[in-house]
Amino acid sequence: MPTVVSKFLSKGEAALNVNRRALSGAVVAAALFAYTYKIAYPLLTRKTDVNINNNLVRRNIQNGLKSNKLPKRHRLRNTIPALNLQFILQFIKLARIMIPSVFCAEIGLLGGHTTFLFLRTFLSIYVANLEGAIVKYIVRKEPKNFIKQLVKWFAVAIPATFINSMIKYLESKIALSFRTRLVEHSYQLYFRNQSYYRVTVLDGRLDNCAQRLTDDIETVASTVSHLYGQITKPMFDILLMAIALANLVKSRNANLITGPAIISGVVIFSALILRLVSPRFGQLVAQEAEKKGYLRHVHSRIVSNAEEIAFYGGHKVEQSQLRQAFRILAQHMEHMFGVKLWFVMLEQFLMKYVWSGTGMIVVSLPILLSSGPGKAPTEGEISDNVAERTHYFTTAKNLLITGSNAVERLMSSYKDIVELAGHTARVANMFTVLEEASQGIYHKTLVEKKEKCGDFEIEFKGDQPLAKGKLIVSTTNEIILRNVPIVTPNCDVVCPSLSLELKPGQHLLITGPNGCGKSSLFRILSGLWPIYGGELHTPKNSMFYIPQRPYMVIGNLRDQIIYPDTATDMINKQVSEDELRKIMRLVHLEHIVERDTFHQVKDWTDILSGGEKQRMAIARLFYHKPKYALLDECTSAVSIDVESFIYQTAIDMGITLLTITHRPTLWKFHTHILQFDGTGAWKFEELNANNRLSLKKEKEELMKKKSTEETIQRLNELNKLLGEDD
Ligand SMILES: Nc1ncnc2c1ncn2[C@@H]1O[C@H](COP(=O)(O)OP(=O)(O)OP(=O)(O)O)[C@@H](O)[C@H]1O
Repeated sequence: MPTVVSKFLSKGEAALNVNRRALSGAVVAAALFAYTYKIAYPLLTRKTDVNINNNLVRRNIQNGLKSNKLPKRHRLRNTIPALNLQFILQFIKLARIMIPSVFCAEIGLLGGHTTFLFLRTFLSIYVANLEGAIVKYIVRKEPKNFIKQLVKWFAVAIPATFINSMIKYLESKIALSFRTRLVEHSYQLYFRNQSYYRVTVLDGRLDNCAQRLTDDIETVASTVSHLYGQITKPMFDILLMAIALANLVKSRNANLITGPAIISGVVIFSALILRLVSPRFGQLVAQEAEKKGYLRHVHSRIVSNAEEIAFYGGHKVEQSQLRQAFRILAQHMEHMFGVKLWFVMLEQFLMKYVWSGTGMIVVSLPILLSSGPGKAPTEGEISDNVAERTHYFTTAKNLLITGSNAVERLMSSYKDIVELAGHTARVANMFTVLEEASQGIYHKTLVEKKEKCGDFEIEFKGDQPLAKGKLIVSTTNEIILRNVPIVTPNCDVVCPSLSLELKPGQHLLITGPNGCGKSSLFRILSGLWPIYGGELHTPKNSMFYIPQRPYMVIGNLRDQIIYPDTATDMINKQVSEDELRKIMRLVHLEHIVERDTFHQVKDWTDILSGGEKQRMAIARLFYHKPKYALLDECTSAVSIDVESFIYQTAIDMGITLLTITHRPTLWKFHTHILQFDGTGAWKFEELNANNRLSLKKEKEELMKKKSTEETIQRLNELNKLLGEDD
């Protein structure tokens, strides 16, 4: 390769006079200039670490604040995304996911991309020389040679366009490949141990996971792929140019000290200026992504609650919230554009004008300072010398342009790298939080640390509560709670200690005022919330939860019934469509099968009525036939006769019921009752005629007492349980 490069340059070398020294000096200076930039600029423009905290930024967004000033506690933990050690570590973490091994497809793609980048650099040098030759033959007025060179020029255009297109194609392929790896990895983490739930409810570090899972991952993948070419190509340019120049200079006595010294001085000086004024691009893009995420979140809330908003006529409020979120994003972007504008202006001024001006001075100095030739040349010599000098000058000028373009590209790569740091930090942090959440490690900023409630005391490590309770798999299919507290994710203790034992076939009715912890008990039984004390024994994979507003999945009618099973699971379980039809008959939904068939894909959330959705959820229960059903007011919209039939059918199927309900008509389907009083106290007992008698007695006693808020609440509760009027 060095010989080929030097061949192009040595062509014009023979006829050159004193100007060669000037040109050689200038081109060597350009190479050194590029080198100095590469080493000096990143070092000089390095920023000190300051901090950012996503939650605070989000809070600021929500409060409509512009300032992102953070308290000291957060400053110690987090740093502004920048080209620093933290970014390198985070990037290595992502790189390991994007390129998992030496023998993966991505290495092949990168190898191909590198080859094409190298070929393009090579072609640039060839074209530089070709242009020099074309100009030379024009000056010499040699049409034959001129046409010959022109044919070569067009011939080169074919591989050149192929190479250029391949570079673009491979860059996109690599970006998609990286993205696929990152997405696969993130989905794995997101769905491991219900992390998607944990990071939103139990952990406060990730605000808008969706934004990170989609936009941030996409940006990281495409920027990395783009930067690879953006950095590799200029490196090749500088390397090949240096080889060419070394060959050129070897035979000449060019001044290699003054020119490079002047240029290096200018580069270092301008890099110092840029360092002083450089905005924190990493932080700016991270904040932009944060604000974009919030806007997206507000949009998706409107989509998922469209009907409620429409009924309330709440469009004014929603519109103003959307506008507010967008205004904050727009303001931030405007600020970014402003900051970028003057920085880019300064950058362009230094790179395009100061540096080129310096190059011109360095080129001109040897010519201006040199003495003229000893004896006057003949006319033929003058013409030959002019043509050869033109050839050489054009070649060298093209190389110089390639070199300075390379420097410029490296310069803008630095900015891209700092911006990449912002997105890398968001994606890498997301992976860390998802990994920790799946292991039960959470971090949430608690408004107030409540360490004690009743007899129960939450233990804290630092400012995070310790989940010290034991979760044991029950081998006897029983549900046993021993001194288990009900603690919300905000560390509010709603019940300090709950103990009960439930065998299969013992159906439990759970009652109590609003907010007393009924649904929270289900969250604990299902393993969604951590246990902060005591012992919980539950059989494995035997709980099936049905909420008041059941979730409808994307898919056809069959998918709604068998969720969370897939069609393959259904086939493996040997359940036929006829059986599904029977189930639909049991919940009085056979008309929907007749209307829509099992295979029609529809938006079931909108199509089905509230009661139909609840019955669909019961159909799901009948399909899965779990050991225990956790029913959270799941038949509140179903007519009483159908509801009674459904409960009886569930019992006949051998499903043990744990029911939260305010409907007294369901009393008869249960054998036990758990009553919360709303202050953390509770009563667990068998439910029978005696029981009913004791409730009646309690009511009579209460009615004799002076009516207070508490007695009225309890009376209402008893009336509901006994199915009596106020
Ligand atoms: N994700 C959460 N984060 C923080 N606190 C929560 C969360 N979910 C529920 N809580 C709180 O826990 C307490 C108990 O809530 P829970 O949903 O168990 O009430 P409930 O007894 O089912 O009430 P209702 O009859 O109204 O459904 C409430 O004070 C509620 O505000």
